[in-house]
Amino acid sequence: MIWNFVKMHGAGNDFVVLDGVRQSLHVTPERARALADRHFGVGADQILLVENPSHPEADFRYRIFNADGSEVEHCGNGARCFVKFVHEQGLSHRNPLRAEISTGLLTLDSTPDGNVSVDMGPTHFDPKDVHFDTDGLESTTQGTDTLWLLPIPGHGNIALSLVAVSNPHAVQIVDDIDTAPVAQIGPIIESHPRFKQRVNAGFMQISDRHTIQLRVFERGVGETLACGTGACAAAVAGIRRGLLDSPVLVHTRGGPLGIAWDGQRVIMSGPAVTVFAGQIDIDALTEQLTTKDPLTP
Ligand SMILES: N[C@H](CCC[C@H](N)C(=O)O)C(=O)O
Repeated sequence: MIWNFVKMHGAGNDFVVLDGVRQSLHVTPERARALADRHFGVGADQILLVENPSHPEADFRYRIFNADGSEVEHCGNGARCFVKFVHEQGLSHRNPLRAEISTGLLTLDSTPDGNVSVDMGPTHFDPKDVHFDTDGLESTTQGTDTLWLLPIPGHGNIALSLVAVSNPHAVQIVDDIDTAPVAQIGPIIESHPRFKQRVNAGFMQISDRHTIQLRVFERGVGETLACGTGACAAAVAGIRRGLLDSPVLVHTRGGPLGIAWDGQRVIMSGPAVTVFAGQIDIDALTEQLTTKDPLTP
């Protein structure tokens, strides 16, 4: 079966975007992994599937699959690419658009400068909102935030802010973003048994009260050049810790994102870029990746 797709990115967080409105597509974990594969497939951090909505107030529904095939709640950078895709593909010219995701409705507003402003929805801070087991764990407070002290062998107790922006995030402050142990402890936190649905691990360096630098080891992907929900989570965590004031400029390795938080909902603004369009035989691709490695006896 031939699938049409568009390759896009938001601040370097890259996506394969699929039109499930005019094509009949069934995205399975295997197919998502195959499309995301950077050697045998198209290559992407996430796969975005645009569909007709089930919510009466939504223009479209969009679903998100990580590179490991897991379907997840939200994708901030993807939301900006979604609205550019819908407009460029002529699926709708409405602006702002209302997008239905698994946790509710988003409002997406394409601005004349080519950026997109996204109402990312509500923020939550209870450990249960990020499916975190606090049993027997020490915590402390900073400002209005609760920091959970997670022991990581060789790295002591890591003070984590827990923030749900639909997706689960665990944010820590580091002194130097360039030497932060993202590769060493990102995977440990991402798959730590206390996070029952895994977690996105954010590493934030504070530059001033309105500026941070951020790296995120994303759940189901690894370190990405940018993470939209991660930028929201880090900015909100810094504000709650009393270290930042809204709005916050978040410098990621893929470019800057603007975050504003009113204490309830978080608004993110940033770029969305179309790289190329293509077609792929999804069955041949998935078959290639699920057959045995020819080098293995
Ligand atoms: N890896 C995330 C999903 C993608 C989020 C990120 N790409 C964004 O822009 O928000 C998770 O499993 O929760």
